[in-house]
Formats: sequence, structure tokens, C-alpha cells
Amino acid sequence: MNVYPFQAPAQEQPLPAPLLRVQDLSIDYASGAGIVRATHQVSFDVYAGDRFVLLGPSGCGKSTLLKAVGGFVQPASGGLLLRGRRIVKPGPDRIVVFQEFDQLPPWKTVQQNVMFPLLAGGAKRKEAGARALHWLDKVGLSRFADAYPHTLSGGMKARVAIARALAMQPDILLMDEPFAALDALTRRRMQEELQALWEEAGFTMLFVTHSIEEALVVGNRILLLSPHPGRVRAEVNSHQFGLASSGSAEFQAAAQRIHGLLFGEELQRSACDAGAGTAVAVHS
Ligand SMILES: Nc1ncnc2c1ncn2[C@@H]1O[C@H](COP(=O)(O)OP(=O)(O)OP(=O)(O)O)[C@@H](O)[C@H]1O
Repeated sequence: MNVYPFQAPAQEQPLPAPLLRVQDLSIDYASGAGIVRATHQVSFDVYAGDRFVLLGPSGCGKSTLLKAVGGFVQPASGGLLLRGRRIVKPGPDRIVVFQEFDQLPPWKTVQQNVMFPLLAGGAKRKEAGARALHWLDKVGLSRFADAYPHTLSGGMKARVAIARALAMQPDILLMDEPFAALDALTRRRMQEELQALWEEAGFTMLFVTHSIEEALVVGNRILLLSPHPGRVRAEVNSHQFGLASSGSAEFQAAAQRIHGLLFGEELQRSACDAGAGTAVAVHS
């Protein structure tokens, strides 16, 4: 792998051990037409507190990678380590938030929805209730604790799903295009709220999207994947961007560079043009 720093390197600090290590991960599906390779030898490390984004075109294996981290899909080769332990099955240390918020059981109130996995994990009812209210407050929904999901807007359902996931206090929050089904304004607001929540609660997340803008706003590091089967194209450091900078020339330039890296412009040239402090590692 070649690394292209675009600023004078800061004083070298030894990196801490990664929270999540994905190593040479290849995943196959058996289909009617034979074996489909979804991802090919993908490697990346996620550190505690990262907002790590998997970005790539439809079908490049983003959801498959997330499912593998969740323990729902087994690798054909390579491996995944969480806190140094091999991931072999789902566990409460990795909670997934999907875009289909109708996953919230409609017969349970908002609070009961958040309590449900806590109770299933062995928490006492009183403690689960208090924890649910705490996280509903964090996402601005304490007034809706007794409401039923069908009475909520899409954005509110997204917030319940996030509260439910964070109440479990997972090591890593796995988010699979969680805002993709929302209208543009609500999606933007949810990105903002997620950012504020992250600043307050300091969790680690792995976030899947095919939107370059969303990746730049939500992530501090972005892994770019090639079209099917997904291979690592590059890793981009995007900590300097947020919603406040989304209209800026620097943001637009970064989005353009990422577009070039994703959709096949010559990698070396794009990387060397990156500039503006965005460090780009190009994988060869
Ligand atoms: N259960 C499955 N059985 C067979 N093939 C599958 C299965 N799930 C995914 N695939 C294939 O694996 C590849 C990667 O799919 P995946 O859903 O992970 O991609 P993605 O990048 O998340 O796409 P999108 O952005 O459209 O959701 C695709 O070619 C897809 O058709």
C-alpha cells in the first residue's frame, strides 16, 4: 500500500490497538448461478471513537462487510477481530441499525421497544426502563416514550432505533444506510443529530453509505470500495468535514476527489491531486 500524506507529517505517535481489525476478508454467497464473491481481500482497522465509513457503489459488498462484523455472515477467507477476539457469531457488543425502521415491533411503545433487547440481555425491568428513558432523552424523544411506532415520523423512528442500539452500550454501532429512506431535510437533520450524539456519548461506529456527501459529513475515516466484488481502493481521512463545511469549496473538492477514486480515474493522479490536508492512502 502506498501512502500519500498531503501535509507535513505530525510527530509520529504509536497507534493504539484497533478495536476492530478486518483482515484480508473475502466473502462468498452461494446462488443459483454458482458462487458470488461479494468482497475480495478487504482489510481495515477501526479504532475506539472512530466514525468509520464504508463507501462504494451499489453491490460492492458494503452491507455484506457490515453483516460479517455483526457475525451474521461467515468469511470464505480472512478474519475479523473485535478487541483481539475472533468474531464468529452475533453478540450484544455489536448492534446494527438498519434503514427499515419498521423493524420496531408496532405493538410495543417507544420505551418498550428500547427496553426489549435490554430485558432479553438479562437486565432488570426497572434498570431497563431507566436506561431506555435515558437514551430516549438523548435523542430528544422522552415525550414520546408511551407512543406507538406507527404514530412517529421516519426521523423519529430512526432516533428510536439509534436509542435502542446505544442503550445496549455496544463496543461498536453498525449502521447500514440508516437514513437512506428519509427525505433530504430529515436526512440532513439526522446526520447533524448523530454527530451531536457522537460528541456527547463518544461511541464507535461503522457506517455504510453510497453517498459521498454523507460519508464526508458523518465519517472521520472513509474506506472506498471498488465495484463488485468489493476491494479496497483507498482510505480517506475526513475528520475535518461536517455539515457546517458541506457547502465549502474544500468539501466540494474532497467530494470530487473521492468520486474520481471510486469511479476509476487513474488512482495515482487523483491521490496526488488531493491536497487540502486530506490524507489519502491508495491501496495497490
Ligand atoms: N444473500 C445473498 N445471496 C447471494 N448473493 C448475495 C446475497 N447478499 C448479497 N449478495 C450479492 O453480494 C454482492 C454484495 O451485496 P451487498 O448487499 O453487500 O452490496 P452493497 O454494497 O451493500 O449494495 P447496496 O448499496 O445496493 O445495498 C452483490 O453482488 C449481491 O448481489
